[in-house]
Amino acid sequence: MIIVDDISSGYGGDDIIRDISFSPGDGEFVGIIGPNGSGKSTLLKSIAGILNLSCGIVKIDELDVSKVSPKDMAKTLGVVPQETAISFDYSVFDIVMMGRHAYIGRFSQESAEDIDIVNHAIDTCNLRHLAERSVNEISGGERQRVIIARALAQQPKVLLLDEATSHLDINHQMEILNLIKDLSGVTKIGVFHDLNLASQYCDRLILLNNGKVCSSGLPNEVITQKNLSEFYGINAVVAVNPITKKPKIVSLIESGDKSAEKLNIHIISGGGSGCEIMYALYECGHILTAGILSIDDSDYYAAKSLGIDVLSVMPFSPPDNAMLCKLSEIISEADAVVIAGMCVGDGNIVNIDVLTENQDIPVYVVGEFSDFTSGGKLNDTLSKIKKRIHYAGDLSGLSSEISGR
Ligand SMILES: Nc1ncnc2c1ncn2[C@@H]1O[C@H](COP(=O)(O)OP(=O)(O)OP(=O)(O)O)[C@@H](O)[C@H]1O
Repeated sequence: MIIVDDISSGYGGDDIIRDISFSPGDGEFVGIIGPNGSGKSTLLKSIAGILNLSCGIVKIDELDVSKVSPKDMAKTLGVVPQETAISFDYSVFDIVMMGRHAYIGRFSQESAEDIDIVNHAIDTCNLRHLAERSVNEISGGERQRVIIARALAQQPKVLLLDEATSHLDINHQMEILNLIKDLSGVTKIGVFHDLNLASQYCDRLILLNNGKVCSSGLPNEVITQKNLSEFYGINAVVAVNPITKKPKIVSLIESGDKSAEKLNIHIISGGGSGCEIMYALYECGHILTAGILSIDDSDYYAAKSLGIDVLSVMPFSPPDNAMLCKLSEIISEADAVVIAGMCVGDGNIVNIDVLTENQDIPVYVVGEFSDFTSGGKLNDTLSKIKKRIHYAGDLSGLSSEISGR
């Protein structure tokens, strides 16, 4: 078990990282993220004992890392740096065998067990075909896999990875990260620049800024729109990966007309029909609401990603009276309602029915209605409010049309 307890350290007597504490569970994968120069590599070097601590302590299984002999350290901690220069003409096999040096006596030969462990690390990192090749005759990405294999051959309790997969193509990146994630009993602490990879692979994240922890927790607690804006200075949406349910960053291209009057607009949509509408109106700074949507609807995820208030129900559950009253209340306070023309199905009949009670609200329909699944009921409902429908043109003009400009 590794404990990082209130450590500060830096270079030339100046602290770069300050007051950092965390204690990953055994086998956990912790990601260190943060903008350039925030102190991620300095933190990793401090944990590895490469930099002296000005205060605090790092303990692995109760042992103070700063007091452990290099040999014991090599059995405890594996480090995969960002880049490794290897000046001699060693073979891939020899480099991976270097991971066993702490286990091999000074005047002894490697044992059959050492050779097995090295071969296993070579196979795990998909290097079998390169095992006899000189490390100076392989690509940068392949060399990085060799360094990862060397660290695995150490059989460490803790593995420190400094942007360890940044040289790898997407296929090898995922292969290596999958393998690292699944190393049971090994605690992994890795620096990531790619926040989507960090989110996907890490159990917990620590966000550094100016050498201090500014956020830590589960990926969805750390990768938030607020943190991205505050610490990375980016305008991005944090969506949810539909398969892993982990946060996924979608950067936004700022294109909306920010000069538009800010209006309260309610969006009725479903099945992904509202995503682009929400984004177009969000970009113009309008205050949006959406629903009623099922919580497994892709429009629900899109609205949540943009921080839009959504009225929602469980899948296949019709809204109750309280929910319909809430919708009516929101619509009565809205400056406009936008209906995604492609929203299909019975689900939206109740939403559109509520419009008939709010006769003064302008309604904008984007695109043509497709009333495939409701047997014409949707069109019947729409006919009751038809006088107020504006068939808005393309999305770029939607905000201006609603604003009456
Ligand atoms: N050897 C050094 N001597 C003095 N200052 C250093 C040294 N290495 C890094 N620094 C400084 O420490 C600060 C943190 O650097 P560090 O490399 O830890 O940040 P980082 O978050 O890993 O950055 P990046 O994302 O760019 O890799 C920076 O201001 C950097 O200039």
